[in-house]
Amino acid sequence: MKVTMEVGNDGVAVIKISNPPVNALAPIIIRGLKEKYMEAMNRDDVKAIVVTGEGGRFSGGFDINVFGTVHKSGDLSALPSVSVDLVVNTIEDGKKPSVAAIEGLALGGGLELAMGCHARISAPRTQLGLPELSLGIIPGFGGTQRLPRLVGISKAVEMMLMSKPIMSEEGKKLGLIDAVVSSEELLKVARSWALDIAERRKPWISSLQRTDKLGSLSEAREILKVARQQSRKTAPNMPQHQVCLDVIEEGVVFGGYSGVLKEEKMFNELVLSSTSKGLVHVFFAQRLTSKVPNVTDVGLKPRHIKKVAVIGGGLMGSGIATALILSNISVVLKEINTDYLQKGMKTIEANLRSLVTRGKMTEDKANKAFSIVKGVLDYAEFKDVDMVIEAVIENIALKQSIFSELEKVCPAHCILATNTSTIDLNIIGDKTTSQDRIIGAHFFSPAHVMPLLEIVRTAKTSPQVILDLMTVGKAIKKVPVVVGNCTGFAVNRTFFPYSQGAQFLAHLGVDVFRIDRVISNFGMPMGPFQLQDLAGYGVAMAVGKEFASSFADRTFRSPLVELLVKSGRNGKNNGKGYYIYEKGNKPKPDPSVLPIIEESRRIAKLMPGGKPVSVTDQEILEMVLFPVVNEACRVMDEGVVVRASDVDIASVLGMSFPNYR
Ligand SMILES: C[C@H](O)CC(=O)SCCNC(=O)CCNC(=O)[C@H](O)C(C)(C)COP(=O)(O)OP(=O)(O)OC[C@H]1O[C@@H](n2cnc3c(N)ncnc32)[C@H](O)[C@@H]1OP(=O)(O)O
Repeated sequence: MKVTMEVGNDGVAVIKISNPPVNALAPIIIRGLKEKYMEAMNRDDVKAIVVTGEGGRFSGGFDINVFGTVHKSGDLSALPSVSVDLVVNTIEDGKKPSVAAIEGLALGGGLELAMGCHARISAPRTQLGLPELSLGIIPGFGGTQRLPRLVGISKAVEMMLMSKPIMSEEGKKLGLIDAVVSSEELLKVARSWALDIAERRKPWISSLQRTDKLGSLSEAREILKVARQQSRKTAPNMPQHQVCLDVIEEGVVFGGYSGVLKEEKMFNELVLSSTSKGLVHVFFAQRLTSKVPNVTDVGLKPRHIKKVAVIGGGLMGSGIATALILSNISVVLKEINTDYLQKGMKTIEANLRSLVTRGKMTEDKANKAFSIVKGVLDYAEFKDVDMVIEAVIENIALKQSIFSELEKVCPAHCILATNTSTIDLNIIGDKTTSQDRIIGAHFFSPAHVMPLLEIVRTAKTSPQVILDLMTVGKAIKKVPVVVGNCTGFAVNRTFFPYSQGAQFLAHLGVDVFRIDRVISNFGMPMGPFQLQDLAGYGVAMAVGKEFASSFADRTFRSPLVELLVKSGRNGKNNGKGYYIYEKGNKPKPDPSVLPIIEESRRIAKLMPGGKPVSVTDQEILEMVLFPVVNEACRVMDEGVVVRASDVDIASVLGMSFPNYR
């Protein structure tokens, strides 16, 4: 971790940040920048300054570890003073001009440092962005002020609120970047640009002083008003969005410097918020999932997986096949008859089409992807596959016979994975002698969209096989979390009590729609009853049975789902559940479900004295989520996960548990 400075014969000092892998601006780097800048300003042989990053990356921003330290101690003094002291006073208002030579990425504090310079030269395809809101904070080195001044308020708001980076080519069009040049020429162009500014052949521009892109006050206020309304809907529990807009407005109304001061004040408040604690935790926790003791730290190298067979072309199988071909892994999709096979292939095609329609992929790429999946009805193609993922219905005998067949038809190195969500892997592999190659690849529906891949290992699964599946998972842009073999594995097991708690409350007399409202206001994408509608009651009953037999001591056998099925309801599938589903409309609570719930309450006899209990919203939340926390503790206690934070990531990515909580 260091900052170096070299002064050339041309009179340009090149200050270089070196803190691999992303040149994060750790406090020691910030001190180094200040020292080198002071030296450059004081040396007579320096006319201009270029600031850059070592190793092809400008900077990934302020060192996020420092937020972790502040969260633990509650003490803000660990945050260095950068915004005014370094960026405004030393760089932007310095007596010598600075040019940022940017390559790879300039994110957060990295881009803010570059915006404090008097020009920015970038290599092609460089990521530029201010993703601070995704960490529960706002930009804190003046980004809320300089970005709107360089690209206009509308674009700046979009980039900050969505934490979405742009590429340097777009940055050039917007005015964030002054020139895009090849990596080889980057330093040369930046040096001469800096000299041109020093010698007044190019303008000496302080971003903070600019107003030309801000538009009129009324225009600015209108953009901010619309953004506030949208954020209230899209990010209702996240204070940083409204704060960011307020801080931008401060600068528009009272000038950039006032904006910088307000930004600093609000930044310090947000750093201590529970939102920031949650989001920073998730940032590191997600990266930790790729470190699995005795798997990733024992010198193993992942083997190359070129061809994968997927057995079963249903919803899961076709989704898994889609995810694989999208990342250029050839797939053989096996079904038992032509009808099912055609259906599976059509689903894959439809998955790809929908990505094209939504502008997420080009037609050409979709066609290419579809060309590397082959539908088959027998095992002939299995002779050279590197991995099989079985995704047939949850039937033990069927899975057992498939796995003993696979052992015969696949090569000896082939990984034998199952997408089961409930069945014990030891039972599935019972009729084989390949237990070391058997592993769970538990995808979440829709498999080509949901980001989590729960990798289930048994005591016998070999570390090499685990590593290979983790590598495939990453290649297909999933976050693999390695878990142990138990009923429901980590996610379904932890969240089983979620619907249980909700059912229990409903039978104590609490309105199901109120329960759903409380839970979705907390931040889950929907409440437990709407989720049950979405999954279908067949799933609820099957899973319920499985858990009841494994965890009889903590299962509430609710009569409700059976009563619903008897009355002809099957949730979203047939448009009738707790809610009414009509095309194009949001689900509406169905009052005609209430008598069925009443009947269920009469059967369960849980209400004290036959009267509904009275509970607060907070109590509803705790009744539904505390049992989930308890189950997570059991999951940890039994060693199902490597570390507590793996359950957090699995919950966030598999259940869409709000990451800021
Ligand atoms: C005051 C300022 O306004 C506040 C800020 O600047 S807050 C920081 C804003 N910056 C960000 O949010 C960027 C965060 N980083 C990222 O999005 C991604 O890491 C990246 C796009 C830079 C690189 O992605 P990728 O190449 O996939 O590598 P990734 O695995 O994520 O990161 C590599 C390592 O760098 C670390 N890292 C990345 N950015 C970091 C940062 N800003 N601070 C500290 N560590 C960081 C990661 O934790 C990881 O460490 P590990 O190897 O020990 O797990």
